Amino acid sequence: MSACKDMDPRVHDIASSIRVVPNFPKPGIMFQDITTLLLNPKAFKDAVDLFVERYKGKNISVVAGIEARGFIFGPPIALEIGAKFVPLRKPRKLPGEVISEEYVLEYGTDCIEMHIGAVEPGERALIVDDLIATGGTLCAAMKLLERAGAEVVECACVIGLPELKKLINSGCPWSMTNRTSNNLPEPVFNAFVHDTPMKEAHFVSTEPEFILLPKIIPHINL
Ligand SMILES: O=P(O)(O)OC[C@H]1O[C@H](OP(=O)(O)OP(=O)(O)O)[C@H](O)[C@@H]1O
Ligand SMILES: Nc1ncnc2[nH]cnc12
Repeated sequence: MSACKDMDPRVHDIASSIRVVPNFPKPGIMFQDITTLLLNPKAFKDAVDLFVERYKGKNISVVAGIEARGFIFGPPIALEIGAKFVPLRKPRKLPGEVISEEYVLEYGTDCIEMHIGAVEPGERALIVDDLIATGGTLCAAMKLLERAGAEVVECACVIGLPELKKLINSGCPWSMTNRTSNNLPEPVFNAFVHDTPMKEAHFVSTEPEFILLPKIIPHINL
């Protein structure tokens, strides 16, 4: 699959700077390794700039980054758009009082936490991570922000696994509807998870090598 023909030309270099490591961390997983993108300062800056261009002037006061890789892309975006950065951390990492949100993994559950008071009710928030696979992590992050009274404007990821796009009209509990944006060249998707709108997940990478991750999305039968 080639990138969308109207796609920003920077996207190709960003996507090709991401190394795909087969069978990591376990057999069957095609791991999208963004550390190679970080070795390419132009591609890294382009990735940040794409988000900055999208979110600057949108009255966003909070960028919430998801541990660990959302901590790489979130802070430079926050600085450029004039927002504060709020880390959403794995359990027992934050020293202050926290609110927590559990989410389902392939086996068992995981949890992310945010400091109480880091976000004020009514603030407009952007959630940043490197990648959306099943969307469980982003959904938990959205719930955390919304419980704190923030308005989640969008979720922004560098990589959207194309498997998610195959879920369009799949009829399974996960569904995702394609949505054409009038003012953006990049593909923008509206994701619905178990019928809960996920707002917009902004994907700037649509590379073809990604393969289905049946172990991560076990209930999908494509
Ligand atoms: O859409 P999902 O199925 O929820 O998966 C996406 C999440 O998985 C990865 O993080 P991981 O949980 O591996 O944590 P790490 O970055 O700390 O290794 C990735 O960075 C996302 O945060
Ligand atoms: N394929 C993948 N590559 C990197 N991080 C991931 N998190 C979940 N699936 C992933």
